Amino acid sequence: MIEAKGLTKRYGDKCAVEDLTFTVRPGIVTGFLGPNGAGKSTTMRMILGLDRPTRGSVTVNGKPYAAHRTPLREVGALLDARAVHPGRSPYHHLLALAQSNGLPRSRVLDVIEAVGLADIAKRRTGRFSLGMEQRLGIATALLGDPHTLILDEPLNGLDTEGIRWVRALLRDLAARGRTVFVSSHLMTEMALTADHVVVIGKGRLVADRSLASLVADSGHSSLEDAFVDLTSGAVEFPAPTQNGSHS
Ligand SMILES: Nc1ncnc2c1ncn2[C@@H]1O[C@H](COP(=O)(O)OP(=O)(O)OP(=O)(O)O)[C@@H](O)[C@H]1O
Repeated sequence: MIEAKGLTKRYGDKCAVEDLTFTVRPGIVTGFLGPNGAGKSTTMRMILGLDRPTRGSVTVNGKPYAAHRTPLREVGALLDARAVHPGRSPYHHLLALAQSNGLPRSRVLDVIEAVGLADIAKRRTGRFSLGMEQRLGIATALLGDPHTLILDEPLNGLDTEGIRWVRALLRDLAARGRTVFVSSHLMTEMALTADHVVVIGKGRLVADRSLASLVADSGHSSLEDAFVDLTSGAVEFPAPTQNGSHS
């Protein structure tokens, strides 16, 4: 479970995330949607304690991320698939993480197998394609068999088979009671994968509801059309007028 309350992040004059309150529940896949620059990555970084909120708070499974004694068992995250040392192999990257987090070596072999990297497990990642890096990023997120998964654009660079595999993986994790929070720009894929959506535009909450009800009430037949409609009106932080109201 992820609970954000009044979550706000300013970078100087720029308000990247404004007063976001939402809950991501276990047992379903929750899509995190928004146009470019809407604040999705900033929100995910705050959930993971990598950015400090200017205001508000966010907890994962009841505590701030940093307060968990064994965070990899609580939360698995994929933020940037390229953030692996190019001289390291998947096996050694995962082994180092497992050892520093008190996880058994058997988990390393399990997740390598699960993401289909067994044949290249000992090859340096420097020449990996983006799709192979994404698979390694997903393996890293799964390493601690965590209750909660936070994945930022996990489909980037994946081929059709890879996309179908991620869809099945996320649905299976949710069916096993995990909390799955996943951002993507691929609306067709999200429509097939997510049960619930949190939509933001220009840093603000636009929708937090079941995907089926969002599409049904939009008057459109696809998530993509409903999404474009919903977010087209997201005005970027209207400047207050002299009397304090928004123009
Ligand atoms: N470190 C930073 N310093 C200043 N501005 C930032 C910083 N990080 C993000 N921003 C700004 O905050 C806003 C939200 O960015 P963010 O990367 O969270 O959006 P996003 O929804 O993940 O976008 P995309 O879909 O394009 O990846 C953007 O306007 C971005 O330029």
